[in-house]
Amino acid sequence: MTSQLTGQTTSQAERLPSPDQIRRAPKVLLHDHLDGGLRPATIADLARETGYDALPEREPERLGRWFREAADSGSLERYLETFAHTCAVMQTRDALVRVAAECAEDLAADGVVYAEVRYAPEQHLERGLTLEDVVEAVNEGFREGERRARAAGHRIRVGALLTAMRHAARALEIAELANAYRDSGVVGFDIAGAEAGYPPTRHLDAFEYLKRENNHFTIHAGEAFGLPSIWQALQWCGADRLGHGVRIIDDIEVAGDGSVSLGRLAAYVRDKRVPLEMCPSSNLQTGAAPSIGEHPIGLLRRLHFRTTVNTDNRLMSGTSMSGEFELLVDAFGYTLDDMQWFTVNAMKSAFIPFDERLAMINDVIKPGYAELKSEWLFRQTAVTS
Ligand SMILES: O=c1[nH]cnc2c1ncn2[C@@H]1O[C@H](CO)[C@@H](O)[C@H]1O
Ligand SMILES: [Zn+2]
Repeated sequence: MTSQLTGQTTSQAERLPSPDQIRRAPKVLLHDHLDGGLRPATIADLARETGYDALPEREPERLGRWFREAADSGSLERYLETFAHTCAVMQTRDALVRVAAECAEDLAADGVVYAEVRYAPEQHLERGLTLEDVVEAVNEGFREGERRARAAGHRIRVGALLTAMRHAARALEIAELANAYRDSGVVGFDIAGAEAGYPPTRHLDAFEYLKRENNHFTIHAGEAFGLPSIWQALQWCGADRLGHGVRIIDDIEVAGDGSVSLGRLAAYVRDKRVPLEMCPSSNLQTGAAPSIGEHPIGLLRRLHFRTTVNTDNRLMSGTSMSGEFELLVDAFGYTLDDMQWFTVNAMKSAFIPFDERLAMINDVIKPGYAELKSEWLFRQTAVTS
């Protein structure tokens, strides 16, 4: 790049953000599962404390590796089996408070300033907690984590999304729970779990209820199943955002000369600015994308879809927001401007009120990137004698 004013050149490599800059850059996370982000050492501790004896490994480093490898199967169904172990140790109030607090702390230490973290309350009832106990414990943990992060010099806000499992039949109940706690830390609703065979329209009653309540929801769609799933999520269920949505690529044609044509559904998604919660590493593990370099996010960003970058499951993918951005910077040569674009997209698509989103963009995100982008001006040059 050549500066118009000075004629100085900056090499491409200099313009790529370093891992340290990526970590310090303000980031916004819309798609992260609480039960997919535990610290391996915490799983081992909680298993010991609660008498859960079915963990495949006890030593934290080996346990972390086990999760990454077991999730690396190429199938969403097998990937989801690993959650039996994390959910098993998240059955008491104290365990939920601890896991949620550590989640907020870990995200904040990674430079995340705003996160929506999801979990399925119905998966935490095995030891007598009620749905309300679960939500209150997780909320307490998030508040504790925000406090600890602040004490460590980081600022983060965390909102919860309540997930209903698509193979089960509790979606309306969970939607009502999300609505009851909408002024107390829960910002929206989601459905997750195996996609093939469980279309989102099975849970229409829950979505219709939330629409009547003017509440917000996202739907996992277009990950393990293609366009019909995305179409149902949007046109039958009325989703505000798409969890993954990578298969929208099936409705986009790139010709030999590079010209692009969008089918009706892809055009709708782009025209309506439907947010896509992309999770690159997770998609490689479940087989939804062949490699980072070939991940649809590259094309979707070029075509100005409302694309966002997310972690999905930090434990199973051995990743973080910084980790996902590092992969994308390597694969696509993204700059701090690209990172800011993804981050502003995510903040615009969050489920908190408009004025708060705007303030996060103008008072936190843009100043954070401006600070990083100006660093080269103050770089010390070596003194030569
Ligand atoms: O990528 C995904 N696709 C679909 N379902 C998922 C994915 N990641 C996690 N879960 C499911 O969501 C539940 C609540 O957090 C998890 O227990 C897991 O079963
Ligand atoms: Zn997910």
